[in-house]
Amino acid sequence: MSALLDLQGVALRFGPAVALQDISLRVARGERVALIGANGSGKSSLLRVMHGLERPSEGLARHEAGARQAMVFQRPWLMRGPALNNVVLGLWLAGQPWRASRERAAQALAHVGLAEQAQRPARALSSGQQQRLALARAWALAPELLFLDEPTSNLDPHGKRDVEALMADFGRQGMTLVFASHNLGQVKRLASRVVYLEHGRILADLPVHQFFDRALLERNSHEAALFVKGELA
Ligand SMILES: Nc1ncnc2c1ncn2[C@@H]1O[C@H](COP(=O)(O)OP(=O)(O)OP(=O)(O)O)[C@@H](O)[C@H]1O
Repeated sequence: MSALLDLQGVALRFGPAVALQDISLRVARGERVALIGANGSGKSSLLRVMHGLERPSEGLARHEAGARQAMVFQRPWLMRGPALNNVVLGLWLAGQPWRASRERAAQALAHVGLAEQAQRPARALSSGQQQRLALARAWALAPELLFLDEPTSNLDPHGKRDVEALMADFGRQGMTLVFASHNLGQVKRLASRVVYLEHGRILADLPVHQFFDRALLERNSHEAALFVKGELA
């Protein structure tokens, strides 16, 4: 299968600080990749390199030509004004004409269950609704590849459930997802593949069922097995 994204020997440094080292990773169409690891292990840095927000200090990050991608952050950046305008602006910044953007934005809000909030100020929405708005803004662009950086860690259980349901829905539609998470339950529910990071390196990269098979994980990566055990304890 052709890779949507191919990283080879990537390192990312900030002065003396090493955020990523020796990262080689291919993401194929239709995968749902979870990035896990302790605080500071490099999950956000890896997502930022993948989305092109950071340029690797070493190595190569190649994208399939013409593939559209979008990114959703832990706390969405929203401008003042109605929810709808936030989606329209995203489309307009991506080069779509204003009139077509309004229709597409309304469709996107309906898709995430926010049709009735379209004219409410974005910043007055609950955290869960704001994150769904961010997902609508991404969905409107019809990305082949969507990056999400701990998209539910700021949300209450209802918000989490809604955002997870949308991520699952996007995945079923064929969107390729790469997301960072601290929630192993969520990883089990959503991922097809798990990448475990420690100190900026990949120490395990396995299909989800193998990752959560204790004996197999222990054999593949002692470090990842210890991490999972600690997180589940
Ligand atoms: N702009 C920066 N300047 C200096 N160091 C940075 C910068 N961005 C990241 N780092 C360092 O790179 C390492 C990886 O950070 P990163 O935020 O990618 O980890 P993370 O796994 O996403 O952590 P968290 O779970 O806390 O979000 C950390 O040691 C961090 O301090």
